[in-house]
Amino acid sequence: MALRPPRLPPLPALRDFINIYQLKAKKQLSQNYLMDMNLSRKLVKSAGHLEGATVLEVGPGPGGITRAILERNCRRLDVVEIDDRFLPALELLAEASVGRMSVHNEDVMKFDVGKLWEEAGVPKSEWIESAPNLHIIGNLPFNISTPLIIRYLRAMADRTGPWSFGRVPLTLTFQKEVGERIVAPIAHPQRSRLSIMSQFVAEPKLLFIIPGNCFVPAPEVDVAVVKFLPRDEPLIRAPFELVEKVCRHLFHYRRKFSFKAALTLYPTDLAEELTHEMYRRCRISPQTLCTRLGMEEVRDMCYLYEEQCRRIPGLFLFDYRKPKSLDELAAATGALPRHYRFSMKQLPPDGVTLKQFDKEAI
Ligand SMILES: C[S@@+](CC[C@H](N)C(=O)[O-])C[C@H]1O[C@@H](n2cnc3c(N)ncnc32)[C@H](O)[C@@H]1O
Repeated sequence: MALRPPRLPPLPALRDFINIYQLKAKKQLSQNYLMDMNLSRKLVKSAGHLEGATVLEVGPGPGGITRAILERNCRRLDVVEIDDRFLPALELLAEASVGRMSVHNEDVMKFDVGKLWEEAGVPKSEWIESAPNLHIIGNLPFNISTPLIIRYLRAMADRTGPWSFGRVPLTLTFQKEVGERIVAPIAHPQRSRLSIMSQFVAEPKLLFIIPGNCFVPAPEVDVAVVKFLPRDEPLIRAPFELVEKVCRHLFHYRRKFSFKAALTLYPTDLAEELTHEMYRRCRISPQTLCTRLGMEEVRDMCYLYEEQCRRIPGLFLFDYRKPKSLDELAAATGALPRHYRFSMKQLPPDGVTLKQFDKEAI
């Protein structure tokens, strides 16, 4: 028989919380409170089944989403909030949660979720089909949403931190435009580096849009709720930072041929030769715009670039904005890309298409 969610003891209404504790929003911390409990409940419901779950909430603020999470009978809730003005209000919720909720007055960009769950004895699951009963949820501050999702995607790709516990889903908010970028398919006007970085590691879904005027104070933009389910196997089996570097360069010029952008991956004297090698061996037309590059094409470019980086020590560290000689870079730490950990991958000989090769390898 399903357990009924424990009712929270009577609490002051969210609006009263804000008045009692004088929680005037701070612009520099991107504080926009979601005041409509129905929307907070909808967001939390869209994260999935929370009964008995272990949940981490990012940026609880006055605690609207926090209440909605507690109502769903989770087993454990940790909230990470940087602004200590919210602590008394959050401690009141923690008390009402009867030992289920803990408050961490920290910067989520530095917060080690893996260590927290490790110390709490949270059980780990194999990296298998179904998701474990662990969730990360948050109405993110706009100013950190992109760096935070990149940090989380990197950990997801490496199966470290929270993702050493299994395929933990993320349900987070973004400015609508950023949310659209995350899920943009090939040829979509919003297709960007973030689309590839998100989609190669996870299956992101834009679940719904919350109009800006539902927040207090209302931001100038609408807000997208995006759920990321980690993929069973990433679509590009290469180190995250290598994929990130290739994407950063490819999406450098949105309106010019991607070939021109790819040239910036290499020192001037090698650029033409190595970029031609990339486009020839990956069978991509040099006239392709970056927004028209599909996941398989970007994957092949990453594999080819990885091969070039192993062949030409120092290339991986090359940065056209502060060029140093390859000899100098080859002697530095991290001169070669890390090896991808989760599957065996060999490189095809020249002449064999990377696409064919990868299909066979899978
Ligand atoms: C958009 S508000 C959302 C507040 C609340 N969750 C809601 O939906 O009403 C973002 C919250 O994140 C907090 N925050 C901002 N930067 C943070 C950081 N680096 N680490 C942890 N919390 C942060 C803000 O103080 C604020 O409470």
